[in-house]
Amino acid sequence: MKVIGFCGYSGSGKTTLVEQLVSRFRLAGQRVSVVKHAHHEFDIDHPGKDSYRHREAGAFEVLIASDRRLAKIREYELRADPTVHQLLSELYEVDWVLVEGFKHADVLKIEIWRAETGKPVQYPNDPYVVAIATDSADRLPQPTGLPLLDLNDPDAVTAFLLADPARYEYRSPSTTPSPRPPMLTLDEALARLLSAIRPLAETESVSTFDALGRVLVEGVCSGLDVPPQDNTSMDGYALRCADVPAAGTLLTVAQRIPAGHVGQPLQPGTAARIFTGAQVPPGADAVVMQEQCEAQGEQVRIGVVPQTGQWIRRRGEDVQRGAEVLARGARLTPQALGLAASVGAATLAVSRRPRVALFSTGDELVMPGQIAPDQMPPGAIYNSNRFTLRGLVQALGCECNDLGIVPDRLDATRDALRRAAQGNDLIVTSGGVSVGEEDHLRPAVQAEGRLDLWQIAIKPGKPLAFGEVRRADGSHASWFMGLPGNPVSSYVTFLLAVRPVLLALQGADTAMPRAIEMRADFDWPRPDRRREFLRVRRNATGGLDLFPNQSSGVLTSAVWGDGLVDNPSGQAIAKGIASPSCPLQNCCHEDPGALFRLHPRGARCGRDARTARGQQRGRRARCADRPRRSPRHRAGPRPGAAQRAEPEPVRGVGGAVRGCRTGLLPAGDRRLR
Ligand SMILES: Nc1nc2c(c(=O)[nH]1)N[C@H]1C(S)=C(S)[C@@H](COP(=O)(O)OP(=O)(O)OC[C@H]3O[C@@H](n4cnc5c(N)ncnc54)[C@H](O)[C@@H]3O)O[C@H]1N2
Ligand code: MOO
Repeated sequence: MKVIGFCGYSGSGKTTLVEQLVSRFRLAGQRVSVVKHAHHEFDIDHPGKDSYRHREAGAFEVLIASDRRLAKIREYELRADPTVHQLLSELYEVDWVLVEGFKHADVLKIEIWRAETGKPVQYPNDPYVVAIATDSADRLPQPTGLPLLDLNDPDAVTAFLLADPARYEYRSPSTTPSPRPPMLTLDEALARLLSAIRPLAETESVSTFDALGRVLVEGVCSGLDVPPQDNTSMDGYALRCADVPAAGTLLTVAQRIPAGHVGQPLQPGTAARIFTGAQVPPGADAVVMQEQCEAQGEQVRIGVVPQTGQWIRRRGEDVQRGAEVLARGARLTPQALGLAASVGAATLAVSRRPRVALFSTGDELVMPGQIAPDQMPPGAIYNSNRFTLRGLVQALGCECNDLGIVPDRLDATRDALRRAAQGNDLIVTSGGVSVGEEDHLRPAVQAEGRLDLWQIAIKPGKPLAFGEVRRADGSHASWFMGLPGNPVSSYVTFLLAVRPVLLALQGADTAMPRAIEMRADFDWPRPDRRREFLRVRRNATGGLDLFPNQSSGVLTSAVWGDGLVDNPSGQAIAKGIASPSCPLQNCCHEDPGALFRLHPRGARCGRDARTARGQQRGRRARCADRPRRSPRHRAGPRPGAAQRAEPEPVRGVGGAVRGCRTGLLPAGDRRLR
């Protein structure tokens, strides 16, 4: 049973609207009841009627029924003010109950307001108001993000309610959730996502040449030792240490061994001219680099006393025959491809590429090249998300099927979802997932499939949505992930949520980014209640600088930054605190793979049981050990500065290199902590 209330002052038109809605709901095949609040004098019974006579005689309830209708008249023995929930419990189970006039009831309701009544509005202070029906939208006394419905268009009000029936499902007060339930945490959302996703069943064998970014479904084992034999790491002379008791010893050069050639066993008192990578001849136990030797005709003068084993790379010192060099679930980075090739793997067994359909919603969007910057019509913007998201999808080894721009209309959005579901494993969209009435993604997904979650307590990226869209053949469904339209929000939510899903679909062993403990070189005194992901950049002293404008529309922050600080809800950051954070460099540039997370303030890796005050002191002391920062650095980051030095190795407080910490998840573990 779904319940929706209608509140508004008398004269606003509640009864007319409810009456109009009843008939429209009936036409839509819905059985409807009405609960109406009335003044205490109201009566529907009349003197002289049988029911009236029984009641006047003292009956507590009179139930009067025919083969057409039934009426129950109950006289309260004491004056009572029943709640809407008590009244609802009196009703027969129907599809919808329209509640008229319980202004302060804790049920979702539409506020009805006309400017001409001159009455105040209640939506600013009533979290149960889901929309405003008015004939004076331009004269609302307070701005609102709530949907505005035309009071004179009952069809539109009906469509609004029927678009999202699940929202109005009634639960008794003991189980009634607050009208705006607390948003899911990122960890809860990821747990739901990753427990739903199963790796794709199909695998394929691809040339090692073409396997970049793919995920192994079988480990790669080495059929040989690497290097396959002892070889020299320098151009020089192979010799026997026993033959060179002192610097300046002369040896006869008896043979010449370029890389790829095999020499003869080394005779006592001789040396072999040898080149980097060439196999060291049997009998030789050291190589002396040519800079320390002097060739003299057929002989060579050895300028140093060699150490046994010097400049010799031992057989199997990198990989031993039979060892697994790459495990199932490993993502194939360029260096992993090199390693696979080094053990002779010409083909690799990998997961099929996930097929990802991508579309952007928004009437304001135009493509670069379609309209020149100086010709842009008012209100238009270039579609940047399409480029960012497409690049991220492709960097994760996935096929991107780009469906372009979809207008802000429910029918167009539903149509795009239906097309996107055909043949794709995942549909990724940007824009249209927030609360405005131009945001059609959620109702469209509900109509074409199922919405499993919406809104996560993160900033940026709150309106992230996840669900599935049915395919026309009814056999399978496509996963759906709706990303917010703000460019930084869609970028960050891709990294936090879509990336793990795409990796999980491919069976990757690590779906979540790792975090590295870093030091904040900035203050962040006014944190959000949502967990924040701040765009930061590592500086030359091993700390993090903050991009000054953290707005979710400022895409320059994501290009300037090389990492995100994962700041827990409500946590202020003071300069100098140690903070696990994630390098975006790993996350989204060369290898889309890691995030920074700030440590709880003062927690110092959880290894230190000192008091918070002690931690503060300790922090200051450690910070005093830090290398001096340059004047430029002290002046803070320079947004937009085109050139920058390569990032320094990541250092923790006090300058010591810290190992990678596990971030959202332990490495190799897709479960949530
Ligand atoms: N009343 C409320 N309003 C908003 C809320 C809220 O909770 N209550 N949430 C805000 C948050 S947080 C976000 S994030 C945005 C997300 O909204 P949508 O996902 O519906 O995105 P749009 O409204 O379509 O667009 C937002 C913004 O991004 C620009 N955009 C959209 N697509 C692209 C694209 N492909 N390339 C570049 N820029 C794009 C668009 O023009 C808007 O400026 O909602 C807030 N509102
Ligand atoms: O989530 Mo929005 O992404 O805060 O701008």
